[in-house]
Order: sequence, then structure tokens, then C-alpha cells
Amino acid sequence: MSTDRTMRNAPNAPIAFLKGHGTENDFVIVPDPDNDLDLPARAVAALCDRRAGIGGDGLLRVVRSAAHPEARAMAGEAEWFMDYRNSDGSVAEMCGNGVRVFARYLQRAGHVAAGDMAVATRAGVKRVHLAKGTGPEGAATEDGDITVHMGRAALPDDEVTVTVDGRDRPARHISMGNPHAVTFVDDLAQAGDLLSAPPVAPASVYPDGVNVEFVVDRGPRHVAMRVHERGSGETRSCGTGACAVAVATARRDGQDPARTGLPVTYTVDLPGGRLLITERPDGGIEMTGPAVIVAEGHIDPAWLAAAR
Ligand SMILES: N[C@H](CCC[C@H](N)C(=O)O)C(=O)O
Repeated sequence: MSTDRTMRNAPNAPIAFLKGHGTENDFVIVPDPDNDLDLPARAVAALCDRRAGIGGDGLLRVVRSAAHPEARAMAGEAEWFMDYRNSDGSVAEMCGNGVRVFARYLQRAGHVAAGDMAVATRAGVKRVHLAKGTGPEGAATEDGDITVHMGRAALPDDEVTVTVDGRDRPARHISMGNPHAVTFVDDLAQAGDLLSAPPVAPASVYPDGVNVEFVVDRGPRHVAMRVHERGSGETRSCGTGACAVAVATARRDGQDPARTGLPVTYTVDLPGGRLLITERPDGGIEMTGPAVIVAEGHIDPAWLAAAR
């Protein structure tokens, strides 16, 4: 397949996009079912730019799995592939909030209905349940919370530290398909302004960068967090980060469903909203939260061509 896949058909046709968010982790959504659009990192960064572009923490390109070489093998399980990019244009393995917003887009576009479906991602196929919502007078609606089966967390036994406020703080290395370093603080303000990536050591543990989470306790199985995301900076919410935080907190509290045989659910409060994270005895992690499509429009193809 040619590497320079610009628009194969109608090169000057306006390019549809939508804007959506999950607990205020926001995304530019670009439907591209036949994998026609070539969106290099520069173009993604331009689209995610909050002043000169549309604005977003990341971009979700919606591609039929059968049309994308990285997803073709998953096409039998999941018709659609979430081509996720961070706002700097970098590719990440997984985006938890992104999967919920992606599923909400597919529902709005009529590709799926409320109930069970699956999304292909670079971290494998994720099963998703779109619940019915309840409107005024108890009427069923199409905007209920969405649960994503996130798979298992990996907890490598690396000793890592995060440096904030001049202090090296011990952190827990957790992978949700993408890398996280979770550290506990007494007050979320101790994370500082998070205008740049907090130094994590040893850097060798995270050769491709890392998402860094700061956690405070709010009560039994209830925490609050802030996150500096790899490739996006501080965001209002991070789904995979909330999963990493829930697992790190459970292990700190001596909770291990694989040992107790009982699932454990954590309430995770983020600046942008609340997520519920359940770890099952088989290690599977489920994330439940909202997803909203805010707007839709068209990208000027000449603008995009100049942004490439
Ligand atoms: N910045 C992350 C990807 C997005 C994760 C986050 N937005 C989520 O909801 O999981 C990374 O580079 O691994």
C-alpha cells in the first residue's frame, strides 16, 4: 500500500469531523471508514491545536478494521478500529476515554445500538457496553454510561520515582497497554502546575514516555487524581490513568481480587468528572463513565493540506 495516502477520491471535498469528550478528555473525531485520509503527526497536532485548529487532547480516526493494516486481524471481532493519536500527533496504544467517545460516535452514526459491541485498538479488541440512559419521566434515552472492558493491568516490579516540588516520590509502574507512573500525594496541589512532564526515573523504564498520575484519598475505595498525559500534557481526565490509579490504590490497600475472589470497585474523581473502575477476580478491569458528542462540522481540505 502506498505510504502517501492522501484522499483517493474527491481530493477537495470537505472532511467531516465531530467533537466529543469523556469526563472532559476531549477529542477530534474524524470518520474515515475506508482509511483514505493520510493524517501525519503535523496534521493531527494542527487539528488538536486549541487556537489555530479545532482543539482536543487527542484525535480519534474511525476506520473499518478490515481497511487498516494494524487492525485487519481484529476485523472478525470488531468492525471498527480506533486510530488514536495524542494532541502532539504521537500514536498511543490505548485511550480509555477515547473508546467511550468512539462508541458514542458509532451509536450516533447508526453503526451500533445500545448494548454490547467491540472496538479494535492498538492494545487489542475492547468489549464495550452502551447502557440505556433515563430521561425525564423515566423515558429510556441513548446517552447512558458506557462500560469498557479494559483488559488486565500489568504491574512490572520496577522501582520508579516521580520528581515534583524538588522531591523524588516513589511511584508504581502500571501498564494498561500504555505506560503509567502512579504516585500518592497528600494534596493534589503538590503535583505543581504540570505545565511540563514531571521527571520520571529511571527514564529507561519508559523509553517511549509515560503518563504520570497523582492520587489523593477521598475515602474507602474513593480517590481523586490529576494526570500529566504523554503527548497531551495535563488533561481533565484519563481513562487508562484512572484504571492504573485504581489498581495501584487497591494494591496499596492490600486489595487483590485475584486473591480474595471478590471484585473491587473504586470511585475515581478527576478534574473533568467521575469514573468507576472495577477490577474482577480474573484480573479484568472495567471502566464506566459518560461520553458526549458536542458538535460536528467540516475541515477545509486546503487548510489541512497546508497543515501536513
Ligand atoms: N496520552 C496517553 C493516551 C491517551 C490516554 C487517555 N486520554 C485515556 O483516556 O486513557 C498515552 O500516550 O499513553
